Amino acid sequence: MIARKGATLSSSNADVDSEQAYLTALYQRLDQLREQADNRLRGILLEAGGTPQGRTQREATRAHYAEQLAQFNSVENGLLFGRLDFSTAPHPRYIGRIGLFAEDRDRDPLLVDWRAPAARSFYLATAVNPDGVRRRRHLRTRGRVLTGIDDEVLDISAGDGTGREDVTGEAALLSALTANRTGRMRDIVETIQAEQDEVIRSGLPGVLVVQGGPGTGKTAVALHRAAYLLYTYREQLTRTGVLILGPNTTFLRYISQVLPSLAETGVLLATLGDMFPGVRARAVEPPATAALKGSLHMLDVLDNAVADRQTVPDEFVEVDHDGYPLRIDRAVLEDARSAARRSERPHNVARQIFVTEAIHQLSRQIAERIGADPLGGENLLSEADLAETRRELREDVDVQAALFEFWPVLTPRQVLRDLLSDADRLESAGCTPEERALLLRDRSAGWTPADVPLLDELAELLGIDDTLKVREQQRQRRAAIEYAEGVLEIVEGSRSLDFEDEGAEKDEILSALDVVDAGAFVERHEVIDTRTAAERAAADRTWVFGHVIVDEAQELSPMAWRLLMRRCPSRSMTAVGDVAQTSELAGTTTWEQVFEPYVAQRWRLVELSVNYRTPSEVMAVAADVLAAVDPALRPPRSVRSAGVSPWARRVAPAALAVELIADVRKEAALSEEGRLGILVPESLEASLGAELVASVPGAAVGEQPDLLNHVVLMTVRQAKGLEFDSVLVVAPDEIIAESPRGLSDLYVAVTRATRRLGILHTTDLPKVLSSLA
Ligand SMILES: Nc1ncnc2c1ncn2[C@@H]1O[C@H](COP(=O)(O)OP(=O)(O)OP(=O)(O)O)[C@@H](O)[C@H]1O
Repeated sequence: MIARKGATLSSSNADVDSEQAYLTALYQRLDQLREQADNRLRGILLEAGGTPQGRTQREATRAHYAEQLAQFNSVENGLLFGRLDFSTAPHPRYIGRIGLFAEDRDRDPLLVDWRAPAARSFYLATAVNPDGVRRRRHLRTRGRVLTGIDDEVLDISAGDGTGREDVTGEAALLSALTANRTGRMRDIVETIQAEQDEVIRSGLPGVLVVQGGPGTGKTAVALHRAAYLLYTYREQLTRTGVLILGPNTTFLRYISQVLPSLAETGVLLATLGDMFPGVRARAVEPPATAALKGSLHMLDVLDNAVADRQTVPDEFVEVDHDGYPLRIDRAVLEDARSAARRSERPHNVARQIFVTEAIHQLSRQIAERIGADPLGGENLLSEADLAETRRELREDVDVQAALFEFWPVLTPRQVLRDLLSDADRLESAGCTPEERALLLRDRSAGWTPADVPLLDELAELLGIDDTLKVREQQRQRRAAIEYAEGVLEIVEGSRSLDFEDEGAEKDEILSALDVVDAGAFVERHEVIDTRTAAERAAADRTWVFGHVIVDEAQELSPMAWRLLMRRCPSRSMTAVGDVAQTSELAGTTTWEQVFEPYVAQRWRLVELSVNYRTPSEVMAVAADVLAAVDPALRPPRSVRSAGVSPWARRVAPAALAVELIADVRKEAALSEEGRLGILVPESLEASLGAELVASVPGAAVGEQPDLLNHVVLMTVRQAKGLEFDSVLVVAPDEIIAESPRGLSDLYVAVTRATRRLGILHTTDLPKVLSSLA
């Protein structure tokens, strides 16, 4: 455990001056590069016209410089943070957020990107395995000013020998860990620890599972891994994109600054509720309903629900065709339906087969009526007549409408909405009365995150009838060409005036129509897609990502994993989570269960064992809760103590709000700059939230509380992945009672604190917290 600054040595004034000079020179170089990128960007924005290829090239160059500029701006803070001195090499190596090279011809490295192999010893070198490093120096800066230097001498004979072997950069680490929380996660690039570094720099292919207790840095590692992968496999991943899936939008906001501070922006951060384009699923539903929707049983239910939309009449329907009644028999439609189903194509695609087959049979029916030889010979209609009959049937709106009714074109939203709001449909799809009671809801209900994998599954079952899409694209292109022809005619029409003015020979002067026809004109003006891969991926359900990172991965249901696996057929994935913290009923408690079906044994498990967030005093309390979740599980080891004991206080139920507010005031006064989290059972959220807001102005409560506030009240579910300097857990017995995974929820709740933990209870303390009695 870190208790003091270990092997940190004080630095001389001369060191400070020379490091400041180096820092200043680095910023000068950064300014120079920024100016160059800015000038090039301006130049490109002034250019216009050119060939389509030229414009595409120009757009790529523009995007390149815009990205460079954004990158230079984003590293303005903390550009430089480390220096390595080697036993044998004469020159030090400086480590920072990005790589910078000197302007000279040799392009000497001035600053090494933390992700480059040359920077790795900064994170791995220890006194026992110094890897040639004599001294590791952490440089602290504020803006462009050097504010501190922490040195670690790795040559044992030269140091005082008090440094810890399992922690690198003790002083810098301790200062990061004890700093006040801000409501936004910070990057850890200056103090990545060896076990974390191994995960971050793991290769791109395959499934990597990172299991770690609370506070072991799983989220931090996941984000730094994204930055590392984008740096190392830039070309591949810029094209295909990286997805980071987080548990909820509050969490995404909490982590939103980390990648930009690492100069990486091209990553799609999303929740499960965002994974179906056009739907932002934010509605809430009972955990048991979400659990049922997340189970693989829904595959059969959805399959049946789609099949139920492929109907036939009791006996027949009659439509008017060409002035005659046309009878469409049940048998005709049954045959057509069987043929379409046999094709095993998605519903909307198989519809073509259904229609073709039905029309084929109906055309024979008509042929028999009008082409029958009165003398009993062969039918008098030729093949051409039959083809014409089929064409007429196909174009007949009444026939179309009848066939549409029996095999309609369907959308995922329509099928799911109809299914979930209709008890008969649910029953017919194979749901038991208990399941129906859980699933049935109003037609107007909003989408929930657990609906999204169902919508995605339905999109697969329904498919898209490309013929309609292609027809629409062709129609749009024809319309564009017609428009372009109009434009060119106007150009052509206005030309004669110029000729007359100039007195020139008409034929000798090129007109717009001589150099470009309408088709080329359209091509030239087709919009170049300037969106990043992440932006395009967000709008495209079928986008295939180059890498997918899942945080709080233990919470995802089997149906959600199916969706993710579809987005990542290469199975290049990182899943980080903790099976002891699972609170969703459809979540998992073993990683085998999740990955075996997709990659069999071919996944790697790495465990993180050190808790950077929660001090040892708090972790001792959490350990008892964990033992009750599963006696086989061991909590991660805290890297530090806070010197503050957790406490518990019993209050009368009627006085809970008043007592809570008194504690909030006390805690807030203890750490004015820090953040206080109040974690409550769902049943008390609304009432305590209202009382709190009335007494503590500015406190954040509700569906998506703003974490930048100093006081935030939320449920444990909302607090997943978050942390606060100080945490008050209210009514732990109710937190336990509210869910079959209540003990895991309590474990999550007590491990959110970086410094202080208090428990307010209205009944006897639950046994798992008896150490606080
Ligand atoms: N190497 C490190 N240097 C500095 N801070 C670190 C380091 N590793 C982790 N931390 C900090 O520890 C805290 C916990 O990290 P993080 O939220 O990533 O943990 P986690 O494993 O995802 O936790 P949980 O399972 O509870 O969500 C964060 O404040 C993070 O910045």
